[in-house]
Amino acid sequence: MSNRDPKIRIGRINYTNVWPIYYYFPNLMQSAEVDIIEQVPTSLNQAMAAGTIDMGPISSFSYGQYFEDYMLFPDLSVSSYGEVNSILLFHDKPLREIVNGRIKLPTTSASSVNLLKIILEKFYNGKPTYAYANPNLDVMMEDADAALLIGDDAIKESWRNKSYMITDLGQEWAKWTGKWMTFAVWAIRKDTIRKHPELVADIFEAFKKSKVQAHQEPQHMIAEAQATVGGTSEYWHHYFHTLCYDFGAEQWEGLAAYYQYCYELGFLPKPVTIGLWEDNKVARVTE
Ligand SMILES: C=C(O[C@@H]1C=C(C(=O)O)C=C[C@H]1O)C(=O)O
Repeated sequence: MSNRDPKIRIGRINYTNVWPIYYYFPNLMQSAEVDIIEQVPTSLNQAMAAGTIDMGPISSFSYGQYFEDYMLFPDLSVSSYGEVNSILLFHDKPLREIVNGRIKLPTTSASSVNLLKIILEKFYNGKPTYAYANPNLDVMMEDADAALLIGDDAIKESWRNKSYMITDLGQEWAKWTGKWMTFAVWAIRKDTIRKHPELVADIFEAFKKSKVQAHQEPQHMIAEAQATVGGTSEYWHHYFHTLCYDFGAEQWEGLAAYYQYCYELGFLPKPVTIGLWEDNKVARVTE
């Protein structure tokens, strides 16, 4: 999709994790009124905040920063209960021994970076030092005790890895809280909802249909993931089934707990109110 004068510019995370939501979307939404812009999560977060894209998946942390300007689509997210498989901390000593160590964070992430800080500082009472770096594990680990990777960078390193211990942050979060974790949410700028309410509703329907279809007919998507990223068909079946693309009461509760910790630890300046977009209730978007 590349339209020159779209009414709505939709973001897309350039990782495999969002494929189910987009895989059948172009067939379902053949419209010259939308365009898709593919970037790493932190670039999408910035573009949404600047208004150079109008909607799409962003880091759930970024929604916490700008929640007054956005609404969230219900039924769409990238979440997990326990293992997520693509948000991984690589370390050479057991986790308890590195909680005061030097941690490298990927420039691509916002949610997982703050999730890691909650885990190390709140749950393990650690006081690590952090530095941001490009997501390249060998370079990151040259002067660090642990390095975080997300998305396809994490997946590929988990296949290659022979030397590091790996901690899955979805598993750690569930272990300490017993809750779901939502890493990405589908946000829409409130001004876009006001300007194009029908188009927003059509896009929502197409995303939801793609999600259902990708769940029912995953084989093409999985073959494409194997061809472009690598891995086995079993790996991708497991990956897409372990991730959850819904945003219901359980995911909401987990995300609210995450925001509460972020606020308590000073990562977010104020408590977050999660606001859901509702079709035909455009009048409610008044602020
Ligand atoms: C499951 C993932 O969720 C993501 C993690 C994000 C973050 O840490 O900011 C943002 C969007 C998602 O891509 C992943 O990247 O593998």
